[in-house]
Amino acid sequence: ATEHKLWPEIDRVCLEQLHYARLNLGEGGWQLFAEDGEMRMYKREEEVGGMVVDPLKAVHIVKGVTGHEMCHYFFSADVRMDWETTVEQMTVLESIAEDTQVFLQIHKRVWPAAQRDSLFWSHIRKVPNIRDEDGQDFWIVCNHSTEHQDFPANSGKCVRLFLTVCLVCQTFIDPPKDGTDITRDNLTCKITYCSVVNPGGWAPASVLRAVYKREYPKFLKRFTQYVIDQCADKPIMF
Ligand SMILES: Cc1cccc(-c2n[nH]cc2-c2ccc(F)c(-c3ccc(S(=O)(=O)CCO)cc3)c2)n1
Repeated sequence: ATEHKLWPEIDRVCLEQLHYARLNLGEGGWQLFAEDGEMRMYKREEEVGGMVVDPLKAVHIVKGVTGHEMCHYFFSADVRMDWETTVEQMTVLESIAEDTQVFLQIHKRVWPAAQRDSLFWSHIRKVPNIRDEDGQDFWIVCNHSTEHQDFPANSGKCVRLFLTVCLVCQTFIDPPKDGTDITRDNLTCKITYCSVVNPGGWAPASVLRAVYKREYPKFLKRFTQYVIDQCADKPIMF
């Protein structure tokens, strides 16, 4: 996708998001708002122009899958509706390359706000040469709002929201002591999910914050369990 007009933005946003995801939660006023086993969800309460844009950062540790597998299923348009319950309709507007697509998504309405749609490019890549401790290479999927001439913002019944989302994964392998082949029991995947969503138009802060508090933990649990189930009987994708 390196020759496409979006490429400079895709490259910049992906590397910015990878850096942002790897920042630890010490600084920046993050408040823990949900915990479930190894999953921890943090948010910062921020408003832009009176609209809630609360940045979210979730960290999770999942056994038995690789970061490549986690990112593969998050990126894949074919399976999105199997796990993404907040989307009513999803269209791939453009397949820029194997690793880059443009999506239009109509999200389920969050009463009493108007229905939202999102139009974003989605890019998947392996990031070589940056490793934490004894981990494998990072895999990242980045979703970032963009424009499309055939689907101008706010031209239909939906309010166009603006999002930047990244899923950053790193695989840790604890090889079998007896030198046999690596199995899924030897795999641990560390996940960081970051999202900033601007609702693009007025929506009641209390309702949005309640939806986010309820929906994000469900979303990450559901998605990670979906990947575990899909991979269980398949060869490992390193
Ligand atoms: C998971 C979640 C958390 C908080 C709210 C909701 C929700 N309920 N009804 C509508 C939405 C909704 C509103 C706006 C959004 F941008 C997304 C949204 C969520 C995730 C992503 S993604 O990029 O992580 C996965 C692709 O859909 C994009 C948009 C979802 N869903």
